[in-house]
Amino acid sequence: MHQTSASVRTDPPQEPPAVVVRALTKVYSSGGSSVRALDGVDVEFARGAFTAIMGPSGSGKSTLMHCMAGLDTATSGSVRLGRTDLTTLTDKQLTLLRRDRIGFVFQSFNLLPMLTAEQNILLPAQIARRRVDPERLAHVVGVVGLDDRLDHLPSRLSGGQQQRVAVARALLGSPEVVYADEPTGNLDSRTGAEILAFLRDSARTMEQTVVMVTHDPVAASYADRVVFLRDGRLVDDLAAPTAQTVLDRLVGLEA
Ligand SMILES: Nc1ncnc2c1ncn2[C@@H]1O[C@H](COP(=O)(O)OP(=O)(O)OP(=O)(O)O)[C@@H](O)[C@H]1O
Repeated sequence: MHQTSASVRTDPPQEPPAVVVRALTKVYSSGGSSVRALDGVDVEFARGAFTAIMGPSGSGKSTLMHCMAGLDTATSGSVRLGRTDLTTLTDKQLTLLRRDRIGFVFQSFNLLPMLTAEQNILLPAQIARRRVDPERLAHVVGVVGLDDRLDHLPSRLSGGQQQRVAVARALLGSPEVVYADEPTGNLDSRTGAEILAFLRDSARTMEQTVVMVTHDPVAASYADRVVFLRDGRLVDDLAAPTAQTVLDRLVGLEA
Protein backbone atom coordinates (compact mmCIF):
# COMPACT_ATOMS: atom_id res chain seq x y z
CA MET A 1 0.00 0.00 0.00
CA HIS A 2 1.24 3.48 -0.86
CA GLN A 3 1.76 5.90 2.00
CA THR A 4 -0.26 9.04 1.45
CA SER A 5 1.38 12.38 2.16
CA ALA A 6 -1.17 12.79 4.95
CA SER A 7 0.07 9.70 6.77
CA VAL A 8 3.69 10.92 6.93
CA ARG A 9 2.87 14.50 7.83
CA THR A 10 4.25 15.38 11.25
CA ASP A 11 2.57 17.76 13.65
CA PRO A 12 4.30 21.11 14.10
CA PRO A 13 6.58 21.11 17.16
CA GLN A 14 4.53 22.07 20.20
CA GLU A 15 5.38 25.26 22.04
CA PRO A 16 6.82 24.34 25.45
CA PRO A 17 5.18 25.73 28.63
CA ALA A 18 6.32 29.26 29.55
CA VAL A 19 8.44 27.95 32.42
CA VAL A 20 9.55 24.40 33.25
CA VAL A 21 11.34 23.58 36.52
CA ARG A 22 12.94 20.17 36.98
CA ALA A 23 14.48 18.65 40.14
CA LEU A 24 15.37 22.13 41.36
CA THR A 25 17.43 22.16 44.52
CA LYS A 26 18.93 25.16 46.28
CA VAL A 27 21.17 24.80 49.30
CA TYR A 28 22.37 27.91 51.13
CA SER A 29 25.60 27.26 53.01
CA SER A 30 27.23 29.62 55.45
CA GLY A 31 29.85 28.74 58.03
CA GLY A 32 29.27 25.13 59.04
CA SER A 33 25.51 25.08 58.50
CA SER A 34 23.37 24.71 55.39
CA VAL A 35 19.69 25.25 54.56
CA ARG A 36 17.93 23.26 51.83
CA ALA A 37 15.60 26.05 50.61
CA LEU A 38 14.42 24.00 47.59
CA ASP A 39 14.48 20.23 47.59
CA GLY A 40 13.80 18.69 44.17
CA VAL A 41 10.97 20.91 42.86
CA ASP A 42 9.25 19.86 39.61
CA VAL A 43 6.66 22.30 38.26
CA GLU A 44 5.48 23.80 34.97
CA PHE A 45 3.72 27.10 34.28
CA ALA A 46 1.46 27.14 31.22
CA ARG A 47 1.47 30.03 28.76
CA GLY A 48 -1.19 32.62 29.44
CA ALA A 49 -1.98 31.26 32.92
CA PHE A 50 -2.00 33.22 36.18
CA THR A 51 -0.49 31.05 38.92
CA ALA A 52 0.05 31.81 42.60
CA ILE A 53 2.81 30.25 44.70
CA MET A 54 1.90 29.84 48.38
CA GLY A 55 3.28 28.14 51.46
CA PRO A 56 4.31 28.78 55.05
CA SER A 57 7.06 31.28 55.85
CA GLY A 58 10.45 29.84 54.90
CA SER A 59 8.95 27.19 52.58
CA GLY A 60 11.03 28.40 49.60
CA LYS A 61 8.60 30.62 47.64
CA SER A 62 11.00 33.53 47.13
CA THR A 63 13.91 31.22 46.41
CA LEU A 64 11.87 29.43 43.73
CA MET A 65 10.79 32.68 42.13
CA HIS A 66 14.32 34.10 42.23
CA CYS A 67 15.74 30.97 40.58
CA MET A 68 13.01 31.03 37.90
CA ALA A 69 13.69 34.73 37.24
CA GLY A 70 17.45 34.31 36.89
CA LEU A 71 18.05 36.40 40.02
CA ASP A 72 19.58 33.47 41.89
CA THR A 73 21.30 30.29 40.71
CA ALA A 74 20.23 26.80 41.75
CA THR A 75 22.49 24.19 43.35
CA SER A 76 21.18 21.53 40.94
CA GLY A 77 18.29 20.88 38.59
CA SER A 78 17.10 23.08 35.74
CA VAL A 79 14.85 26.03 34.92
CA ARG A 80 13.71 26.57 31.36
CA LEU A 81 12.12 29.76 30.08
CA GLY A 82 10.59 28.66 26.78
CA ARG A 83 13.45 26.76 25.13
CA THR A 84 16.24 28.43 27.15
CA ASP A 85 17.85 26.58 30.06
CA LEU A 86 18.75 29.32 32.56
CA THR A 87 21.25 27.07 34.34
CA THR A 88 23.55 27.15 31.29
CA LEU A 89 23.69 30.97 31.05
CA THR A 90 26.44 33.33 32.14
CA ASP A 91 25.68 36.28 34.43
CA LYS A 92 25.68 38.61 31.42
CA GLN A 93 23.25 36.38 29.51
CA LEU A 94 20.99 36.21 32.60
CA THR A 95 20.98 40.02 32.79
CA LEU A 96 19.87 40.24 29.17
CA LEU A 97 17.26 37.50 29.66
CA ARG A 98 15.77 39.37 32.65
CA ARG A 99 15.75 42.60 30.66
CA ASP A 100 14.30 41.25 27.43
CA ARG A 101 12.08 38.32 28.39
CA ILE A 102 10.81 38.81 31.96
CA GLY A 103 8.63 41.45 33.66
CA PHE A 104 8.80 42.15 37.39
CA VAL A 105 6.31 43.60 39.87
CA PHE A 106 7.53 44.02 43.45
CA GLN A 107 5.78 44.79 46.73
CA SER A 108 7.64 48.10 46.95
CA PHE A 109 6.74 49.37 43.42
CA ASN A 110 10.43 50.20 42.62
CA LEU A 111 9.73 53.34 40.57
CA LEU A 112 12.37 55.99 39.95
CA PRO A 113 11.21 59.11 41.86
CA MET A 114 12.59 61.67 39.38
CA LEU A 115 10.79 60.18 36.38
CA THR A 116 7.12 60.66 35.49
CA ALA A 117 4.73 57.71 35.36
CA GLU A 118 5.14 57.50 31.59
CA GLN A 119 8.94 57.70 31.77
CA ASN A 120 8.96 54.93 34.38
CA ILE A 121 6.78 52.74 32.16
CA LEU A 122 9.07 53.34 29.17
CA LEU A 123 12.38 52.99 31.01
CA PRO A 124 13.03 49.24 30.50
CA ALA A 125 12.35 49.58 26.77
CA GLN A 126 14.69 52.58 26.60
CA ILE A 127 17.45 50.75 28.44
CA ALA A 128 17.04 47.81 26.05
CA ARG A 129 16.87 50.22 23.05
CA ARG A 130 13.60 48.52 22.15
CA ARG A 131 11.10 50.34 19.95
CA VAL A 132 7.79 50.86 21.71
CA ASP A 133 4.63 50.31 19.71
CA PRO A 134 2.45 53.37 20.53
CA GLU A 135 -0.70 51.23 20.26
CA ARG A 136 0.67 48.76 22.79
CA LEU A 137 1.60 51.62 25.14
CA ALA A 138 -1.88 53.13 24.84
CA HIS A 139 -3.50 49.74 25.38
CA VAL A 140 -1.47 48.89 28.49
CA VAL A 141 -1.92 52.38 29.97
CA GLY A 142 -5.65 52.14 29.27
CA VAL A 143 -5.94 48.68 30.84
CA VAL A 144 -4.45 49.91 34.13
CA GLY A 145 -6.39 53.20 33.95
CA LEU A 146 -3.45 55.62 33.99
CA ASP A 147 -4.34 57.85 31.02
CA ASP A 148 -4.70 61.04 33.07
CA ARG A 149 -1.72 60.38 35.37
CA LEU A 150 1.07 59.83 32.87
CA ASP A 151 2.86 63.15 33.54
CA HIS A 152 2.78 62.74 37.34
CA LEU A 153 5.85 61.96 39.45
CA PRO A 154 5.48 58.89 41.72
CA SER A 155 5.36 61.18 44.78
CA ARG A 156 2.08 62.60 43.44
CA LEU A 157 0.52 59.15 42.96
CA SER A 158 -1.20 56.94 45.55
CA GLY A 159 0.28 53.53 46.36
CA GLY A 160 -2.28 51.85 44.12
CA GLN A 161 -1.49 54.22 41.23
CA GLN A 162 2.25 53.61 41.69
CA GLN A 163 1.66 49.86 41.52
CA ARG A 164 -0.41 50.36 38.35
CA VAL A 165 2.62 52.11 36.84
CA ALA A 166 4.76 49.14 37.86
CA VAL A 167 2.26 46.70 36.31
CA ALA A 168 2.14 48.72 33.07
CA ARG A 169 5.96 48.79 33.01
CA ALA A 170 6.07 45.00 33.44
CA LEU A 171 3.43 44.34 30.75
CA LEU A 172 4.62 46.80 28.10
CA GLY A 173 7.23 44.58 26.45
CA SER A 174 4.93 41.49 26.37
CA PRO A 175 7.46 39.47 28.38
CA GLU A 176 7.28 35.69 28.33
CA VAL A 177 6.46 35.76 32.03
CA VAL A 178 5.67 38.40 34.65
CA TYR A 179 6.86 37.56 38.16
CA ALA A 180 4.96 39.38 40.89
CA ASP A 181 6.37 39.21 44.44
CA GLU A 182 3.65 40.07 46.99
CA PRO A 183 2.33 42.77 44.61
CA THR A 184 -0.47 43.81 46.97
CA GLY A 185 1.53 43.64 50.20
CA ASN A 186 1.70 47.45 50.55
CA LEU A 187 -1.86 48.20 49.40
CA ASP A 188 -5.25 48.38 51.11
CA SER A 189 -7.62 45.58 50.17
CA ARG A 190 -9.69 47.58 47.65
CA THR A 191 -6.62 48.85 45.79
CA GLY A 192 -5.03 45.41 46.02
CA ALA A 193 -8.13 43.92 44.42
CA GLU A 194 -7.76 46.32 41.47
CA ILE A 195 -4.13 45.32 40.91
CA LEU A 196 -5.02 41.61 41.12
CA ALA A 197 -7.83 42.14 38.62
CA PHE A 198 -5.33 43.78 36.22
CA LEU A 199 -2.97 40.83 36.56
CA ARG A 200 -5.84 38.37 36.03
CA ASP A 201 -7.16 40.33 33.04
CA SER A 202 -3.71 40.58 31.49
CA ALA A 203 -3.52 36.78 31.58
CA ARG A 204 -7.04 36.41 30.13
CA THR A 205 -7.03 39.13 27.48
CA MET A 206 -3.33 39.44 26.54
CA GLU A 207 -2.36 35.79 27.18
CA GLN A 208 0.23 37.08 29.59
CA THR A 209 1.82 34.39 31.76
CA VAL A 210 1.87 35.62 35.37
CA VAL A 211 3.44 33.91 38.40
CA MET A 212 2.81 35.54 41.78
CA VAL A 213 4.14 34.82 45.27
CA THR A 214 1.62 35.71 47.96
CA HIS A 215 0.68 34.95 51.57
CA ASP A 216 -2.90 36.10 51.04
CA PRO A 217 -5.59 33.48 50.15
CA VAL A 218 -7.83 36.22 48.73
CA ALA A 219 -5.02 37.36 46.41
CA ALA A 220 -4.35 33.76 45.39
CA SER A 221 -8.05 33.29 44.55
CA TYR A 222 -7.60 35.65 41.56
CA ALA A 223 -5.21 33.12 40.00
CA ASP A 224 -6.16 30.22 37.72
CA ARG A 225 -4.08 27.85 39.82
CA VAL A 226 -2.24 27.77 43.14
CA VAL A 227 0.84 25.64 43.85
CA PHE A 228 1.87 25.06 47.46
CA LEU A 229 5.37 24.64 48.86
CA ARG A 230 6.40 23.22 52.22
CA ASP A 231 9.99 22.71 53.36
CA GLY A 232 11.27 23.37 49.85
CA ARG A 233 9.00 20.80 48.21
CA LEU A 234 5.95 21.19 46.01
CA VAL A 235 3.21 19.52 48.03
CA ASP A 236 -0.10 20.60 46.47
CA ASP A 237 -1.59 22.00 43.27
CA LEU A 238 -5.07 23.55 43.19
CA ALA A 239 -7.01 24.58 40.05
CA ALA A 240 -9.76 27.23 40.05
CA PRO A 241 -9.01 28.32 43.63
CA THR A 242 -11.34 30.21 45.94
CA ALA A 243 -10.14 32.03 49.06
CA GLN A 244 -11.75 29.29 51.16
CA THR A 245 -10.21 26.32 49.30
CA VAL A 246 -6.80 28.02 49.44
CA LEU A 247 -7.18 28.68 53.16
CA ASP A 248 -8.21 25.08 53.79
CA ARG A 249 -5.11 23.76 51.99
CA LEU A 250 -2.86 26.20 53.87
CA VAL A 251 -4.30 25.17 57.21
CA GLY A 252 -3.66 21.54 56.21
CA LEU A 253 -0.02 22.41 55.39
CA GLU A 254 0.61 24.20 58.65
CA ALA A 255 -0.91 21.33 60.70
N1 LIG B 1 20.43 34.18 51.23
C1 LIG B 1 20.12 33.20 52.09
N2 LIG B 1 21.05 32.64 52.87
C2 LIG B 1 20.73 31.64 53.72
N3 LIG B 1 19.51 31.11 53.85
C3 LIG B 1 18.53 31.64 53.09
C4 LIG B 1 18.77 32.71 52.17
N4 LIG B 1 17.60 33.01 51.54
C5 LIG B 1 16.68 32.18 52.05
N5 LIG B 1 17.23 31.36 52.98
C6 LIG B 1 16.53 30.30 53.72
O1 LIG B 1 15.89 29.44 52.78
C7 LIG B 1 14.62 29.05 53.24
C8 LIG B 1 13.55 29.46 52.24
O2 LIG B 1 13.50 30.90 52.21
P1 LIG B 1 12.51 31.70 51.26
O3 LIG B 1 12.78 33.15 51.50
O4 LIG B 1 12.62 31.19 49.88
O5 LIG B 1 11.09 31.29 51.87
P2 LIG B 1 9.67 32.00 51.65
O6 LIG B 1 8.68 30.88 51.53
O7 LIG B 1 9.75 32.98 50.54
O8 LIG B 1 9.51 32.73 53.04
P3 LIG B 1 8.62 34.02 53.44
O9 LIG B 1 7.18 33.62 53.22
O10 LIG B 1 8.92 34.21 54.90
O11 LIG B 1 9.07 35.17 52.59
C9 LIG B 1 14.44 29.68 54.63
O12 LIG B 1 14.83 28.73 55.61
C10 LIG B 1 15.42 30.84 54.60
O13 LIG B 1 15.88 31.14 55.90
